[in-house]
Amino acid sequence: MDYLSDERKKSDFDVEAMKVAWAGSIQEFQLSDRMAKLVANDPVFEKFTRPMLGRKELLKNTLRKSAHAWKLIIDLRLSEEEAKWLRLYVDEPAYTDLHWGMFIPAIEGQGTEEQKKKWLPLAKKMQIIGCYAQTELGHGSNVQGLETTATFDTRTDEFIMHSPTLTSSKWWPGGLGKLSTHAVVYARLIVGGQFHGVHGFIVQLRSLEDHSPLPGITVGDIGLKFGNGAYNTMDNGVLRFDHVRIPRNQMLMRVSQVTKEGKIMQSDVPRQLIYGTMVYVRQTIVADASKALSRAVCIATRYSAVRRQFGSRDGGPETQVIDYKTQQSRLFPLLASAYAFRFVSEWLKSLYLDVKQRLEANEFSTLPEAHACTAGLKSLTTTATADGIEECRKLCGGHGYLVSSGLPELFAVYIPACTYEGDNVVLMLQVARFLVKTVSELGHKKPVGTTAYMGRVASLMQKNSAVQTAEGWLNPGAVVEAFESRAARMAVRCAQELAKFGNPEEGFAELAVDLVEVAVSHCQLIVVTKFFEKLQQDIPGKGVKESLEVLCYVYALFLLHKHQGDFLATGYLTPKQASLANAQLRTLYSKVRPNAIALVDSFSYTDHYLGSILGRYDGNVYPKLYEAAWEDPLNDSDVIDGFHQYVQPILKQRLHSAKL
Ligand SMILES: CC/C=C\C/C=C\C/C=C\C/C=C\CC/C=C/C(=O)SCCNC(=O)CCNC(=O)[C@H](O)C(C)(C)COP(=O)(O)OP(=O)(O)OC[C@H]1O[C@@H](n2cnc3c(N)ncnc32)[C@H](O)[C@@H]1OP(=O)(O)O
Ligand SMILES: Cc1cc2nc3c(=O)[nH]c(=O)nc-3n(C[C@H](O)[C@H](O)[C@H](O)COP(=O)(O)OP(=O)(O)OC[C@H]3O[C@@H](n4cnc5c(N)ncnc54)[C@H](O)[C@@H]3O)c2cc1C
Repeated sequence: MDYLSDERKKSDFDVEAMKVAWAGSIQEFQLSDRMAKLVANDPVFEKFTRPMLGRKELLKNTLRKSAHAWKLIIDLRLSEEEAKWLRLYVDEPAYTDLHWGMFIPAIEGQGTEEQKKKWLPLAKKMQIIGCYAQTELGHGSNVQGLETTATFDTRTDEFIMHSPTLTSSKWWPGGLGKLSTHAVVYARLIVGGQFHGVHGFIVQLRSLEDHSPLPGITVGDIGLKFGNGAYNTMDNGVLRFDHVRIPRNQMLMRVSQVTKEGKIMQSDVPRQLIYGTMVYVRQTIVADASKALSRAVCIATRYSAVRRQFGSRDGGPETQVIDYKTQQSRLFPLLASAYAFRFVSEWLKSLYLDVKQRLEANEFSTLPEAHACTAGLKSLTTTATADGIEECRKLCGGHGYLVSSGLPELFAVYIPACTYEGDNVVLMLQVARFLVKTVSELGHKKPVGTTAYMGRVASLMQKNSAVQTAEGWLNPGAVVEAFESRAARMAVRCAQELAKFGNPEEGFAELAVDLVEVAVSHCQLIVVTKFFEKLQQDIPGKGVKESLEVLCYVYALFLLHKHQGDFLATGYLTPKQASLANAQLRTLYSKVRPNAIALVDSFSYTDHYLGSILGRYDGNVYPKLYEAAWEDPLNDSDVIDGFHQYVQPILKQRLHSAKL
């Protein structure tokens, strides 16, 4: 029985066409759908019991699933793209994420042709397993502060990898703790007693025969992390080197080369390319944000349509909680954000692929913008998603706190995304640097790409919003101009404040809070703009474009309402115009309401991937929650183990004293 069928009948757009719009193309949809079903129908990938497993059992279970996934990839001859989707739907963080997601990309981006030829075939056949060992106990954000050393020995033509202090121990790399045979290790290059910056080195850590650590290497897991199950399926590790020797040709040498004689040769490639793997991964993390947020929103939306509280006067049905305006004002902006992040990630991927192509052709001019966009959007979308998942838990009331809702584990797995691949504040400060530089160059350099609006700064500083009615806000030009003006005015004001400091670095440190706000406003502008640009494309299917338009305005006007202080303080909006935007937002929520279930169905998630009783496709929540309670191991017996030993004596003592 489909308890949500009435809801599904209310929608006025073609859900199948929306699924294609969400996926990006019919081919992407079919590919993803095939992989989702393959995983959902395979009992090896069951995951409901995961949060109850002890650490060793949990990790072994993950290894079993990863091995099964690899067997499917080989047996079914899946392409790299299909394999990516398969791993995504298995939905269990594993050492393979870092092997495919960072170790291989690091070699691809920073290795020479010769190095790629040697290492990539081994890695791609999984004859070696690699991780990305950058962060240390003492330093993560400050990459130039890393302490591990790679000292060149001209006599033997080798680097000596060494961990000189406790704080130089590598700490956090996923897959390092128990599984990796190799790592790309970031270390201080020392040649002839001189420091030549931090570089990546391929280092073998474990024997390919018996997996034991090689001489001079101490390696292990760093211990339990937040939540049950969750990211504990990953062996984040600690690693120390005691004068470990590796051949010279294991330094990744696309950026700088060290010759046999100990000479440093710089190629034309900028040193920032050493950070290139992070640009790649940050871009994938934006896509992951839309997936994680859409999962949480799918659960909260379906459950909000099933759940009823209050409102019955004559014994009739109570009100579905999704009909409360307060519920809509918390849920629908998250639904809109999931779509907004999906489309901005699509754009970011194309930007990244363009930059990658240019880098391969030794053209580096667009790297700074790619860095700013990936860093800023990673920060913006992961912060909003982590907060959004927690909001979805609250939207599900008490039942959202049950592990069987799927939300606690999703939250626990997701929140480190605000920290890994760059702490979100540190990344926004990078965007701020880029923006301050753009403003300072306005006189002699035309801003392009995502900062092109800065070229119109004079008019953006003068012109105020012309919106007169709530309907006036349903105009892409009016909305985009509001976000452009706010971002430009905040950036210029901050640049003026910075100019008052004699030492720019001192000014940057003092104004850091304001600078982060400037960076956030710039990134929100990008997301809003890219959503409107998506709507310019041909989007087939009855009512699909119209529904997306509604979501686009919800996303933009929700942000405008939330940050109205900025819009008012910069003088672009009057309080009346801000309140008209809020009135329009209420109207938009009423338009989303009948389509809400169809909009989350369009994510096309299987019940397996959602992993939530509250978010079941059929809405059959209560019987399934009730059944699941009885499957808890505590309910294996009526009298719990430990009762006779620890509880009964207390009860007996009470009986005894009552008699007295
Ligand atoms: C649940 C998941 C399941 C499945 C997912 C599947 C696949 C996805 C794969 C992986 C994701 C999953 C798990 C995550 C694993 C996590 C891994 C990690 O965390 S790895 C470690 C990441 N570490 C960081 O991000 C460190 C952050 N710090 C930095 O990036 C830098 O140190 C910082 C930029 C902050 C400062 O650098 P520094 O050189 O000291 O400073 P400066 O500001 O002077 O910069 C110099 C110069 O360089 C420019 N620049 C900086 N970074 C970059 C870059 N990345 N690219 C290009 N350019 C860069 C900077 O703008 C400046 O330029 P100018 O001199 O001003 O021109
Ligand atoms: C689950 C998980 C997986 C990870 N996987 C890997 C991996 O595979 N490989 C790897 O190498 N690393 C990995 N990491 C490490 C991760 O990249 C770092 O933790 C991250 O870059 C943050 O660095 P940090 O821990 O040094 O934080 P810190 O920089 O110490 O941050 C602490 C606080 O200081 C603030 N702060 C720091 N610098 C500044 C500044 N300049 N201005 C203002 N505020 C500042 C931050 O905002 C934060 O609030 C992983 C981490 C986690 C949690």
